[in-house]
Amino acid sequence: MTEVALALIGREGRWFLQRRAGSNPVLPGLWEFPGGKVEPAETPLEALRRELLEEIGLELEAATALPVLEGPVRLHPFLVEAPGRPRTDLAWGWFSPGEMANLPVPPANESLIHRLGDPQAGRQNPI
Ligand SMILES: Nc1nc2c([nH]c(=O)n2[C@H]2C[C@H](O)[C@@H](COP(=O)(O)OP(=O)(O)OP(=O)(O)O)O2)c(=O)[nH]1
Repeated sequence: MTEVALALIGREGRWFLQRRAGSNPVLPGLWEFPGGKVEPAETPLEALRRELLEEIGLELEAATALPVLEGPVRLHPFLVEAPGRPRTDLAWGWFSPGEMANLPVPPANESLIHRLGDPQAGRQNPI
């Protein structure tokens, strides 16, 4: 089973998403959370730290693991604190859960996004 670590980076009720390249054979053009595959020698958190630096140039300062999502791949989402401005060649932005509802996203992300829109969710009271 492919294990994937994802970063949910929240700032003032909005969340960072980037758009996968249209040329990517996997989920082309869909708006995703940054992250990627966990290498055999890594924990999901170690993979997330590596991917955040590689993909958007941010240092992971704190992370809270959320429940694992089982699907075609196993997703390990984390609520992440990573200060600074993300740098990526992909299209990106900060989106509210309501705005995310209008974006094409990976099917496995729908339930995550739904939970982000819960009034209980947020920095003070994470998911
Ligand atoms: N990064 C990311 N991947 C997601 C999300 N939702 C989702 O189902 N996935 C899936 C798509 C892929 O099957 C897998 C991640 O693969 P990837 O191609 O982005 O991983 P990677 O950066 O390690 O890529 P590579 O080394 O193989 O090029 O997880 C998401 O929000 N973000």
